[in-house]
Amino acid sequence: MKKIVLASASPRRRELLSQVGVTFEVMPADGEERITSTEPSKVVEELSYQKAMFTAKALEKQNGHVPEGFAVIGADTIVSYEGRILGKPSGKEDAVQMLRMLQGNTHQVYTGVTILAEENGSWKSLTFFECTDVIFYPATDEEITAYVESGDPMDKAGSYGIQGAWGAYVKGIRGDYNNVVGLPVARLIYETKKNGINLKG
Ligand SMILES: Cc1cn([C@H]2C[C@H](O)[C@@H](COP(=O)(O)OP(=O)(O)OP(=O)(O)O)O2)c(=O)[nH]c1=O
Repeated sequence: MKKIVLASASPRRRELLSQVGVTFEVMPADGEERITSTEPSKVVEELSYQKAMFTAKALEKQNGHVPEGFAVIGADTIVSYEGRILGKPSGKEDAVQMLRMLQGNTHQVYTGVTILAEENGSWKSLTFFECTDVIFYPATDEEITAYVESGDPMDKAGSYGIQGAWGAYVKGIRGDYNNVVGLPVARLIYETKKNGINLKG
């Protein structure tokens, strides 16, 4: 593809995409997201599609048509625990409650990814999700409060960042680590290659 556009304001997603050698521009999605499902895999797929589409439509508007050789990438990450979907916390109290629930237990992190690639003047879409199990050691209320006070949970699904101080409580994972941080880059490269979309040139 001629130009790759990442429809995300997340610094982690930028880092991960750069890490695998993709050159891209950032144009965060701007629009209201709507969920029609309660199934975690469907929720992240839907939201990733909506994010990619918001940015794709903005590019279309800028150019007057679907720009040739462009591909747009959107992603969404949520935590799922015993049938409950956890997004970003609404405040400190919410963050404490989420971490109290997750400590000492195993939960799932779902990331949905959508790639919209220009083909014959329209957007061809490719969507998938990746799921990783994350196992936490127990944490005390004091430990949880101290972590929440640091502010680190506030912009993260499930109220923690595996890549930060909360790493002290991560016993293990099953699956892709990068998926937990917000973008399953190996799967992204694999799926795009399989579908004839070249993100690297
Ligand atoms: C579970 C977990 C989530 N996260 C982050 C990844 C996502 O950025 C965030 C979930 O929010 P998202 O709504 O998926 O993404 P975002 O608002 O940060 O960015 P954008 O919509 O513009 O792409 O939580 C971590 O950084 N570490 C973790 O361990």
